[in-house]
Amino acid sequence: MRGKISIVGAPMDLGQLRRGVDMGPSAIRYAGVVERLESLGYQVNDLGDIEIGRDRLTTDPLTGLRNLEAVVQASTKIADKVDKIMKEGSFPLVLGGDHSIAIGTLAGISKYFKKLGVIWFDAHGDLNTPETSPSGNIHGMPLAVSLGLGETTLTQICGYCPKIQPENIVIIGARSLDEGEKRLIKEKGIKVYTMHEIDRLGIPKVIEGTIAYFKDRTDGVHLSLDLDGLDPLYAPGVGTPVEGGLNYRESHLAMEMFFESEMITSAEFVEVNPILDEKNKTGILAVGLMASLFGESLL
Ligand SMILES: NC(=[NH2+])NCCC[C@H](N)C(=O)O
Ligand SMILES: [Mn+2]
Ligand SMILES: [Mn+2]
Repeated sequence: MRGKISIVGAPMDLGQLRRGVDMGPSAIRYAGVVERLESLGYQVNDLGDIEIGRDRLTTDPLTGLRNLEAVVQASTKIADKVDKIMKEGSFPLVLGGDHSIAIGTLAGISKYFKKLGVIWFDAHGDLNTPETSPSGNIHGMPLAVSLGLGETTLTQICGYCPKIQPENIVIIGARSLDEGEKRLIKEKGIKVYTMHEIDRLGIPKVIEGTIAYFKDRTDGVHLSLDLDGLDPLYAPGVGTPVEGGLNYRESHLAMEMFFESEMITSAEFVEVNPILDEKNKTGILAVGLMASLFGESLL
């Protein structure tokens, strides 16, 4: 027996405008996540879904943020659930849902670590604040929120702030950063492997570099994997696809290397939208990536 994994679904679609991403957790379960991880020798406990408000399409008059109240409520529920899982000594595996769920996940996890590292595997930086956001969509903000930047009701979830430090973040796969996000990255000195660096170095060096970077500075590492980090060729079922992403094997190799590092202490897989997908290709891919992260080997 390898250890305990607790799965929780966050059927969240309030952080952006495209419908269907709330069905992400179902699509991932349908692709057999529980059976696949059990077959690797884990004790897998599927805790079901968190209840997310259905009250959509409000825009906060002050900040222009969409569905702010509902996202705050949902994030608090996600944080409480993840907190319980941590307390039980189980590995929290959160299924999204749009990327705004990371606000809740990090709020629930980070109090268990003095220096939590975060791998942000994504085409985007998700570092917008209400001032810099081109869209008002909260799924473009969770990393900034976790740094304590932006709307106070979001940054203060669980009553403490910030959840993480800028020097404990590594972004992998970025290729669509807004101007305000680029400024913030430079200002805070956040480590980013854009697709440019990934092309030049190759994924093995990038992941080795990430692991080495975290080795002495963190006491736990959360993997926040947005499926749009992969090329849309492999992950078509996402709401904000960007050309020129990681391919199938590069992404799996990254997961295999993270497993070998024994560094990852929690994870979430987000932005799976079965309505935009091709026969659940993206849901199936997500499960394959999870299997690699938890030690499935090719031989
Ligand atoms: N988690 C994501 N897919 N985020 C996409 C964000 C897109 C854009 N940067 C925005 O702020 O709206
Ligand atoms: Mn993204
Ligand atoms: Mn994202």
